Amino acid sequence: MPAATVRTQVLVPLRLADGCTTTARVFTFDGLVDGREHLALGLGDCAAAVADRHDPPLVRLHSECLTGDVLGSERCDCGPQLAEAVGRISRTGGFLLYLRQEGRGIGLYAKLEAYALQDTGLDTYEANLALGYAADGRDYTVAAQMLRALGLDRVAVLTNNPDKVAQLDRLGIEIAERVPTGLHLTATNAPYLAAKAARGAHVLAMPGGRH
Ligand SMILES: Nc1nc2c(ncn2[C@@H]2O[C@H](COP(=O)(O)OP(=O)(O)OP(=O)(O)O)[C@@H](O)[C@H]2O)c(=O)[nH]1
Ligand SMILES: [Zn+2]
Repeated sequence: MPAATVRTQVLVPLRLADGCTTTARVFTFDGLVDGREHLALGLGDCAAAVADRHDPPLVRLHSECLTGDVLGSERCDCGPQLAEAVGRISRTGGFLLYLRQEGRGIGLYAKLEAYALQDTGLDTYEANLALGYAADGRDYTVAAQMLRALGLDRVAVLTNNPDKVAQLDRLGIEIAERVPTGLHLTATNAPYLAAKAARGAHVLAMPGGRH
């Protein structure tokens, strides 16, 4: 895996949903293997008891979702997951990697085409396959490069997706712990979450389910 380096670090003040104010250290990088503009946010100065500090640092690999993250779409759980991650990491200390992997890596237009297919009855993975894409083709090499550039080779990962943990481990990042994200279930996103649990091997405590 080629090394990446930190290109810029800039401070961005944030006001969280609960009113806590914090300052994110936003990092850009040179040398990321896919040439995309991925970001890392260093978080952790919201008032927190020393006991809340996570060691090793808590890290979230968040895949871009314009519809969920920006528009607040309820087709998925990305928006609440992003808010949860920023809030938790601001208290425990750690990093949020904002990965430009819109639509599980297939891009925004293709994701919207996949949504149109889902509206005819396919689930989220079947729709990707019907369009000629992998069900989930995300590669987390850039995330490992970013963590190394930040000096992090041992982390706790905030995710319900075992593939993120497995890939980082294969890429030489030591995973001390997988920390589950919350279950942000609504009537609207229930089919999406059910498919992630049943077909995507995500560890989700779906009501009445096996996971
Ligand atoms: N192709 C496709 N991508 C989707 C769909 N719904 C959400 N996404 C994308 O899926 C990505 C988020 O992946 P998820 O499977 O929800 O969750 P995850 O990141 O793998 O797992 P967690 O770490 O537990 O959140 C984002 O890039 C979204 O844009 C969909 O129906 N089709
Ligand atoms: Zn989403």
